[in-house]
Amino acid sequence: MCSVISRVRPIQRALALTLRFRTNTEDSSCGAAETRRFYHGLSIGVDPLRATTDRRYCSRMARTDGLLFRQLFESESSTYTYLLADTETEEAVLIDPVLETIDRDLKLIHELGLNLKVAVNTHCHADHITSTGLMKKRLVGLKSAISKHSGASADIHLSEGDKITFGKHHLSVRNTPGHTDGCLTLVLADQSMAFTGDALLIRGCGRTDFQQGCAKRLYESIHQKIFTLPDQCLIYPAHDYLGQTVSTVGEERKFNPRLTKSLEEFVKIMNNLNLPKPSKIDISVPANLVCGLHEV
Ligand SMILES: N[C@@H](CCC(=O)N[C@@H](CSS)C(=O)NCC(=O)O)C(=O)O
Ligand SMILES: [Fe+2]
Repeated sequence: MCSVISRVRPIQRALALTLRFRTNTEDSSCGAAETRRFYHGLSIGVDPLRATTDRRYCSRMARTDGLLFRQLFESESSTYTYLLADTETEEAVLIDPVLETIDRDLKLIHELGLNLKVAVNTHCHADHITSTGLMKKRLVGLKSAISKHSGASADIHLSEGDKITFGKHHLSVRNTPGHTDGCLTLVLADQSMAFTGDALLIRGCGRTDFQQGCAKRLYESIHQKIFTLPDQCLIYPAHDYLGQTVSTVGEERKFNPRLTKSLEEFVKIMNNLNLPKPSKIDISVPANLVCGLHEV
């Protein structure tokens, strides 16, 4: 297979590899963004974009014993929501759920027979509204959680070193401010997975031009709190705009185009991103300060 692929022209090779990857592994795609990236400009007989846009979530085998893990995708804001559960006790935690996909998430939780204990936001999001408030109304006993530095209301205000326990597993809280004051990274007990929110993205990082953003703080957070994790620790961010689903600490330490630079160069890069503001920032931030339960 590889020798055949190596003889064809680069674009055909990319397509062949893509199709092989998509066919064989369920976790290779999470929605339209990735499909667009791979198929943009290619002329082929079927409409692969149409064939895959109904795909709302993907799964990946967790390496940790007795851990159920799902990576779910919301395509409008390119947000990843993560579901983790103890396969024995069925206690579950949901990270960064989005209002638009609340029915999908609740259906999955119900189908899997899980008892969702905590819905946690990695920070006060600026680009979408969280579903944690509404979810609490629909699931008895569910608690919301966010950093105590976020300024947002929630049942649980998290601090550095706190543990979010579900069955025999837990997530440890690390403060990783810089994108916002209240940004958290949640690290699985065995340090095999880290949920980095908008602090560290795959080959990128959260912007620092609004919501208490500070490039120096972000650089220090990532170097001190994330890059000190084991190289093989899997990185799961809150967003990806290119269809990338997962990275590792080792990969980001080596290849992240922003974080491999010196602090001075990083600050210059971040101060010159010139990105448009998230289109929903003016409704999302006030809503997320109250768990998404604002009255319009
Ligand atoms: N176009 C999107 C917003 C895109 C954006 O600003 N993303 C944020 C994370 S959500 S607060 C970010 O930090 N991006 C970093 C980058 O380098 O892209 C929209 O309109 O919602
Ligand atoms: Fe954000």
